[in-house]
Amino acid sequence: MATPHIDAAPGDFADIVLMPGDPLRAQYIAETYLTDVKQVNRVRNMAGYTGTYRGRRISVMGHGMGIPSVSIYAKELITEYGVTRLIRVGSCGAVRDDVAVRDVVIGLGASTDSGVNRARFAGMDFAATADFALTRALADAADKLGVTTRVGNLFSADLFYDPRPDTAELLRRYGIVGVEMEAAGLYGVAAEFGARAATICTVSDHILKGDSLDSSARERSFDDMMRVALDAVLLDDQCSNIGEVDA
Ligand SMILES: O=P(O)(O)O[C@H]1O[C@H](CO)[C@@H](O)[C@H]1O
Ligand SMILES: O=c1cc[nH]c(=O)[nH]1
Repeated sequence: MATPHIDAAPGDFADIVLMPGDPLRAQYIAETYLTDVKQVNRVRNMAGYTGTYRGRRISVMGHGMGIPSVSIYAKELITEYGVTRLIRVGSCGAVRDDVAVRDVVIGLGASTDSGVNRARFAGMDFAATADFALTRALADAADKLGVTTRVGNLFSADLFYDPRPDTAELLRRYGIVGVEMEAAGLYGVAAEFGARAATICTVSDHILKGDSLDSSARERSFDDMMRVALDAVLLDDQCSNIGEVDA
């Protein structure tokens, strides 16, 4: 049952996993918001935990940086551990004038310069879209918590340090709400294997203005986003009636 990348036992993961890129952000979420926490993955230090949030069993695990990395973890969680819902809880860069550092954005879709979805979709363009109900749950949870969000198109970049001088301006003109490195791949994996996926990100940089948060802030300070994602799980359960409630 263990995979080359995850050494958890069968049943160690809940049916829903919150996934930050940073495994230390996963540890922060588990330690801050979950009770009865058990660490369920240690391979490559890609920490994974399962615990309880308001009576609901939830897992949280890092997925690393970039589409190849998230694709491995998401695929194995779905096909080997029975995970049916994945919510990426990430950081992203802003390009729009009306999106600032620490704003929260939700990825309805994800454009990309990666070729992975063409590889899996017979060379055609796959519209990488989030699960609608999970996305609505994120937006509704944010409204209830008073957290302002922008829901729109992310750009999942292969290169964090993009040498092309005009990319950010192009993305700005097309209304991209955040630049990150995984959502398009995550949505492709979810489509391929029949799972539901969504993405919420906190803006850590403004690419055109040069604003930037430090690594500690990216690890431990995105609490608005974390609370929204956790409450969205409960809202999504209410809509789909499939919650895993601890006895
Ligand atoms: O903070 P995370 O969730 O890792 O997300 C963003 O941060 C990393 C780059 O610094 C990439 O993984 C990007 O998608
Ligand atoms: O991929 C990312 C993540 C955070 N900030 C960026 O500029 N890009």
